[in-house]
Amino acid sequence: MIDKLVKKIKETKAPIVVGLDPMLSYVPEYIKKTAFDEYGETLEGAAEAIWQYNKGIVDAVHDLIPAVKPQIAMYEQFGIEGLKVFQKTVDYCKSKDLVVIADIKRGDIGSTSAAYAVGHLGKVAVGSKTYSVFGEDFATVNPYLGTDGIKPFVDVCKEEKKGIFVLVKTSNPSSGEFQDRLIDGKPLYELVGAMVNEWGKDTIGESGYSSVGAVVGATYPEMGKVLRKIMPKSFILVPGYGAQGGKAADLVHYFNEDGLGAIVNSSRGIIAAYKQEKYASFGEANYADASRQAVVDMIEDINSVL
Ligand SMILES: O=c1ccn([C@@H]2O[C@H](COP(=O)(O)O)[C@@H](O)[C@H]2O)c(=O)[nH]1
Repeated sequence: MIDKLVKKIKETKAPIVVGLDPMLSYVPEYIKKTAFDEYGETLEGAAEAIWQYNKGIVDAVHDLIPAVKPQIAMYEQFGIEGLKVFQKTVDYCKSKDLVVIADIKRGDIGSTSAAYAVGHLGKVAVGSKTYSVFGEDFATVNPYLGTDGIKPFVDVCKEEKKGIFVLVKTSNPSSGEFQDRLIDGKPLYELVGAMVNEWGKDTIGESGYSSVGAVVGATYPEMGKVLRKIMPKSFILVPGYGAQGGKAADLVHYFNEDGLGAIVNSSRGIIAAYKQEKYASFGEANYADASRQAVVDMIEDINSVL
């Protein structure tokens, strides 16, 4: 799957990923009204509203981008109805040939990680049959439990040609509380970065990149520069651009000299673009066109520094 991601980035000339993090407050009133008229102000109604909203955005941007990153929390908050929409969104994006990076941030003891890996990236066995369940292409993984928690994901990645992005240095303000702690003189994120390099070394694809990537926030560019060197074969998924303050100029060192090696995420900045002053003229009715323009602008912005 890493090779497909690289191929699609080259085809679209867009090292970006659109984060599908729908909140009801972003959904235009006319979409909510239709959904609530049919299902009432229920979890089902909310789920229908976010599905219609997502579909509008995916229809408007799919030809411009290589990948999407649905954030499972935004769906889980609506329970089973929300998870059904998560699944519908994954399936719809795949039908548009988009690479789907599921932001699920899982990781546990080995046996439990194996179940997460099977459910999201692999196939579950039921008697003599096997089923692909959520069927995403990549998943984000929390490394806090160590190799036991990561290895089942790597095994499934090898079997199914899927991929993971391991949290190395996250974009949030308090990420340093643990991640920057010095251990034998080195910050923890550097040690995790070295482990990412190790975990991925048997998974290098034809593109030269490994199936084990890393999450490094756009909000810590100096650390991104160091981590790029520690994990030369790992793709870096870069959240924090846009709504969290990360700027394109800060991201140049997240990329390798081949112009590849990183994919920059923006969620609110794209899906709720119509709420920003810059795109307000589109209006609520044309929210998806506003998202398309925000994608065009983001691609230009990121490419201007590469
Ligand atoms: O370090 C991290 C890891 C993950 N995220 C996720 O990315 C998006 C960012 O959304 P924006 O609206 O573009 O800020 C969201 O799903 C986070 O959970 C992150 O921000 N930082």
